[in-house]
Amino acid sequence: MLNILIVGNGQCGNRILDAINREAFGKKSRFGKYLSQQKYKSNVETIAINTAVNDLKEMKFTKAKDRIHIPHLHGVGANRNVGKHVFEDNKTHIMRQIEERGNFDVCFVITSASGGTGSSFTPMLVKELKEKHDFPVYSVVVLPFREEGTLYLQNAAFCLRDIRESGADGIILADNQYLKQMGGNVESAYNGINDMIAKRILFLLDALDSEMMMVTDLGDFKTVMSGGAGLATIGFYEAKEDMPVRTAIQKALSPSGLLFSTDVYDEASRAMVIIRGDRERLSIDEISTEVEKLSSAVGHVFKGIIVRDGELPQVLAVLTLESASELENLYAIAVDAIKYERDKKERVSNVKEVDRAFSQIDGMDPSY
Ligand SMILES: Nc1nc2c(ncn2[C@@H]2O[C@H](COP(=O)(O)OP(=O)(O)OP(=O)(O)O)[C@@H](O)[C@H]2O)c(=O)[nH]1
Repeated sequence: MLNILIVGNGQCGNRILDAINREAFGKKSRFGKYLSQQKYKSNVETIAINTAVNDLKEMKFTKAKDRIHIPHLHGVGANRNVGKHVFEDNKTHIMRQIEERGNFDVCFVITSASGGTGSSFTPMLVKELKEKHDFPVYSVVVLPFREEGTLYLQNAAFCLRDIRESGADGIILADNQYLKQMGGNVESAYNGINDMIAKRILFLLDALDSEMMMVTDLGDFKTVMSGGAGLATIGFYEAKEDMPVRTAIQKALSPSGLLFSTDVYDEASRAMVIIRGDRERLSIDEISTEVEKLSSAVGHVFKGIIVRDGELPQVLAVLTLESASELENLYAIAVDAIKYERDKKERVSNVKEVDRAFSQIDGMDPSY
């Protein structure tokens, strides 16, 4: 049995963690968290960290003892420099909370790249974990909607670079912009995206700790994640009633199944494909044909099959990327955002017009 740690940092990280716990405890019961009947096979510890107490209070499926408040106003207001100071000041406390939970085989740290708290805490936390422990640490990073503004864009660019330099064993990308086809208002889009991410992570945990017909394990996952440019994404699809398993595999690898915009046949570097479902529905020929198609494009593909009586086929694909053109696009607009903010700061510090306006009433008093 694997010991797994999942940390959710900042509002986005907290919410995705809560979605994971909701799935794990069973959607129906708000009180599942008190009953400790997780669906996990592994020993999973979840920890939510935030500077904003309201974000932590919003969590419905994560135990109170697993929500760590680091007091700093109501968040760090998208300022990563402030966030870094707050983490440094509270590092001992945060690390103690994690260490009290024992040792782990693998850790996932979930965050948005663009806010203040999660995006600054995550690289520093990963660095601390990597310095003190030898288990792999993967970061699940949510990229912003591109229209959210210059501060979020510049944060995303610096955060991703910081996570790569932190010693993380891999970054799994999910992109709000790409996933916004979930539609609806922002809140329902967030919930939809969070559920997609939660479902994929839970499937992955299940697969890493399963008795499979064909085995993939944590070692294979590590090998996949160490391929490519340190970036990865996840695809998933659940077959409809009569859908053949080959179509489910194709859909998991297609744009509608992925968390990040990429052509897997062009940009992927290594892959792990796990298929779960009723034995009758898992045609080995179809699975082999699809996996061979992928491996002829990307090189190595690990294949896992989990037999579950009565279940429709579900397919999870973890793909590391050797290039990511969408990320290059994001950095191109982030560079503009960084320049825009820098120029504005210079303008504000040069221009004394507002001071000049105030100086007109120097030495005067109001008369009534
Ligand atoms: N997918 C998804 N994205 C979210 C969610 N909440 C916020 N975001 C995105 O996260 C980014 C903002 O980061 P947050 O996580 O809210 O910020 P934070 O880490 O709490 O930092 P501060 O609020 O600045 O202290 C934006 O790009 C949002 O679109 C969510 O529930 N789901």
